[in-house]
Amino acid sequence: MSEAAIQMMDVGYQSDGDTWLLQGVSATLERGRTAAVIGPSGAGKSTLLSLCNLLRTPSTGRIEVAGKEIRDWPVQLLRQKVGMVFQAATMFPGTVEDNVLFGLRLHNRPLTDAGRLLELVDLPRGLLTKPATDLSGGQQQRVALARTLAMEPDVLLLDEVTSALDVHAKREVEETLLEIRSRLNTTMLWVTHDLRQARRVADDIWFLVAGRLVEDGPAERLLVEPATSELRSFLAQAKEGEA
Ligand SMILES: Nc1ncnc2c1ncn2[C@@H]1O[C@H](COP(=O)(O)OP(=O)(O)OP(=O)(O)O)[C@@H](O)[C@H]1O
Repeated sequence: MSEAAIQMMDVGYQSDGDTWLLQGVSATLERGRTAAVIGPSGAGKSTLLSLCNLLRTPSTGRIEVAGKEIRDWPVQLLRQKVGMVFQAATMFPGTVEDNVLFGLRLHNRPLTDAGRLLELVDLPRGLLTKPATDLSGGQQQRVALARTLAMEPDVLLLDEVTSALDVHAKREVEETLLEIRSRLNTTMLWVTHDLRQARRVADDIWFLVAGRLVEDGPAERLLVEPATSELRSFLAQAKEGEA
């Protein structure tokens, strides 16, 4: 039987300024699947991601991770199980090795072989002793990914992780993520503006507009036969942009 890695039930989020940035979001992401979160700018995609590891707390509704409400998880453990990688990798001062092992040290967990983690993200071990800030953007994004993978997350929240990279580095980081997924069976919630990327990586699509989940379901259906006029016109506009 399939098992939900993330289940959202009627989730809403209200900002300090009282605006509802998300409303009535219900969706399920099964273990081992990847959902691409798509939608216009400002739709609430990043906000939705940030609720899943309690960077922000839902104002209404429930989110379950592995069957348990997120607020019932010890937050540090939740963030180890649900790792997040952002658009621009932030390197801490120090070497690549310091960066890869950062989370393990922070949580007093046994240190693993940082070189093996680098290899997992297709970087040579030789980089371990280099200052992390000397690396290229694509390399830094891989180090950020290795740092997150060190915590052995079951779920990866990916927020526009390739959008700051050039075309070549973008495809490489994307390929690396797909390899990791097939090796570790990682569940992924992947925000992307790039519809071609969504087509390549997604099992499911979650389509958000103005804080509401307008459509969700298997990518092969939604991207080919959208049920709503909103998704139809979003896909048509994206196609024009690609032409
Ligand atoms: N703390 C906040 N207080 C008020 N408004 C906020 C806050 N954080 C985000 N917003 C607004 O909430 C909306 C949703 O933002 P969010 O970044 O989640 O959208 P997004 O779909 O990820 O957008 P983009 O594709 O441009 O990254 C936007 O209108 C944004 O300006």
